[in-house]
Amino acid sequence: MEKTFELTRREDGIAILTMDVPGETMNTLKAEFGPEISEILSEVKQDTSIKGLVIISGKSDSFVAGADITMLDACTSVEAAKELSQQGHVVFNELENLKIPVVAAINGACLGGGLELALACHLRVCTDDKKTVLGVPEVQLGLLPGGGGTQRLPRLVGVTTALDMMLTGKQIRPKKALKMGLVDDMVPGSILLEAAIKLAKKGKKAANKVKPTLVNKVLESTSFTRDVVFKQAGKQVESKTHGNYPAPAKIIDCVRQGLNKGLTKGLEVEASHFAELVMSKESEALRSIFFATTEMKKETGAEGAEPRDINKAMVLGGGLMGGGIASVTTTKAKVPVRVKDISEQGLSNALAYAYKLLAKGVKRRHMTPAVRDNLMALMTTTTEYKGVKDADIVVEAVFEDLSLKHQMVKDVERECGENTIFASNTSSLPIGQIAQAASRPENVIGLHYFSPVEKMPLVEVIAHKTTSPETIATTVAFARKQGKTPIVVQDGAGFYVNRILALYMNEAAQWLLEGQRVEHLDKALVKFGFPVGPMTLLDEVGIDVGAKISPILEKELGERFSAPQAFDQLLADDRKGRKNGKGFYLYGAKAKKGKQVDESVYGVLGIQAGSDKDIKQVAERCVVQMLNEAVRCLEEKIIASPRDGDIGAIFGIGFPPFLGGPFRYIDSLGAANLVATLERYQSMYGERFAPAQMLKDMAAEGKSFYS
Ligand SMILES: C[C@@H](O)CC(=O)SCCNC(=O)CCNC(=O)[C@H](O)C(C)(C)COP(=O)(O)OP(=O)(O)OC[C@H]1O[C@@H](n2cnc3c(N)ncnc32)[C@H](O)[C@@H]1OP(=O)(O)O
Repeated sequence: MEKTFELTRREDGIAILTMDVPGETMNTLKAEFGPEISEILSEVKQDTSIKGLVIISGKSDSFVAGADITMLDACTSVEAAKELSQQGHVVFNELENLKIPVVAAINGACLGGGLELALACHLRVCTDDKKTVLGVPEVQLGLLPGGGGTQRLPRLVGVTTALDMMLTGKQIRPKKALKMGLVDDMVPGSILLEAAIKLAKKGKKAANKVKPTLVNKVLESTSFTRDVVFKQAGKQVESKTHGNYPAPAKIIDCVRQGLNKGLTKGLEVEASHFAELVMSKESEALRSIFFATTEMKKETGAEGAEPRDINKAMVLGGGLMGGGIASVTTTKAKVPVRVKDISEQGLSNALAYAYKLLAKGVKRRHMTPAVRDNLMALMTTTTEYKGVKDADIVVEAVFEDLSLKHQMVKDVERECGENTIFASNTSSLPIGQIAQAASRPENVIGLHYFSPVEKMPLVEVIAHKTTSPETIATTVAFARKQGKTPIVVQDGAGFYVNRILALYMNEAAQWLLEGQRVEHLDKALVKFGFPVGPMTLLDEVGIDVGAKISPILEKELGERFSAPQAFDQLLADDRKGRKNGKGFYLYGAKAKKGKQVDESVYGVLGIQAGSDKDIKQVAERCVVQMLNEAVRCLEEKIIASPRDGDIGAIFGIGFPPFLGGPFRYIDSLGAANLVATLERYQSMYGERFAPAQMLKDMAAEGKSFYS
């Protein structure tokens, strides 16, 4: 079998241990490495000519991406998972206890077990490359650092900083890593090995160890004061996770026990907690998201089609969406974009949107002002169709008016190239209807972003009947360059995400009209695992937007989409939500005590609010509507697979990731149980709860989506 590790000796006594997993783009830690690495460490111990050891990656742009998640996924018992962690502890302890200095030379991703490997070394040097990131993202997989990270990290950078890293999974950039003492030096990539060798020759102790701040020193010096930190961290975790994610509390416990009872006890607790998490349903769901998104990256979106290059883009409409689309095009895709709007105000909105985001990057020292200015220079504006002949893609982001979009299709075909893609950001109009105005309909596609564009990872790429495969593949590639996760969906009112969201929101509206309080509805769905509740979401998206989409969905998809008539009173009362400071909640000066329901909304709707039903029941009635419609979308081939449906719901509307998405959640409930629940609600509340045929068939056949 090809070796992963190679030990080379230098005349100056410094040995270089290169890790290069054969056939993999990234180094990951695998259990089978154990014997190989132990043999090498024994060799190093016995060879007195070796005065120092540098560990470096053989990959061009990554160090180690962590333990092999596939290996973790293959664990079938807590005992097996615990053994993996304990094996890591043995190797890393052996490394740490070497008498000679050991230096980790880091370039590129140094994550999870990769950082834990580096932490077991005596010193660390990293490059200043933008690909170099250090972190412990295990919590995002429902896990915890199981290779000694919960013990070594707090001892190196302090409890508060270590907890922040482990509870968020954030990636630390080189400069910050140096400043916080995570690394002992930062150098250009060209001299990484040289710098590591130099460091190894200096011995085990770092020359410029970062000293803890006085506050941290006081807070972290005794078990009593540390308990204050742990209690505070626990409260913050609970307020964010609502008890839906077990990993954070276990991370805190590992750190607490390790600091109070010593490293050995800490490692024991870490191995036990790690193993329980590996076998947890939450981690299984979160790992499935990693595998799904990694698999999707390899797909072009259209079998056999190769994407064309996008060297220039145009955005029509400088509003909130147009500004966001233009911004991610320049800052993420690094593609020049020309923004066209009918007014100078619209153009300045788009520029201001992009500049504000870049200014944040400068403030956070993620970029220099020069980089900001260079990226801003990629965005130009016009009120005419000038300088767009060479645009490879045009994204329209104007209001939902079919005739206007038809005019834009004609304009673009007249003013741009014959291969220019016309991508509509419409959230509801069928793409086929927009394409009716095109003489080259094969170039017309939907590219539906979610607001705020710079934050929401999902885009829906909507192909109509004659959209060409090249257009699909090119649009998918363009979205990926913008940092998006695209799912290709078929044409139909509301596409996928807005369609499943609409029924969920309508059910929340029904609850409201039955007397559930606004804040109770939101609390129920946040407790279930959504980032915000349905009433908050409606205020954010815009009550008027929801009112505009509902009739389109009802006309195309049927009566189950009809929104409660009483909601027309909200628009009659000029309640659009946050955008005009009047919705379900108070905004601006009226919101004296923070987030506060506008109680007058009950009068507008003609209801008496106050009966707080069981929050699980409140959530269930809304969620089963979303689940049922997701199955219908699969049945009608709006989405190509349960995988796309899960990713679309999680990345598009924040469906609880620890449930793995609608389809994984249905599998965990059991199709038969969901059918029974829907039929029970159908008998109580009517046909809108009628189970999808595919769901009934699966229930009858005892099938699941991911069997
Ligand atoms: C012992 C404990 O502490 C447990 C752990 O360490 S758990 C693992 C912790 N690490 C992570 O969560 C990192 C996961 N990986 C990533 O976030 C990204 O891959 C990256 C930021 C490292 C790189 O991103 P990108 O440049 O976009 O590359 P890809 O995501 O496409 O990945 C390239 C290929 O590498 C495979 N891969 C990456 N990390 C892992 C991993 N930890 N386990 C297994 N495989 C991994 C990925 O699947 C891609 O494989 P392909 O065959 O090339 O598609």
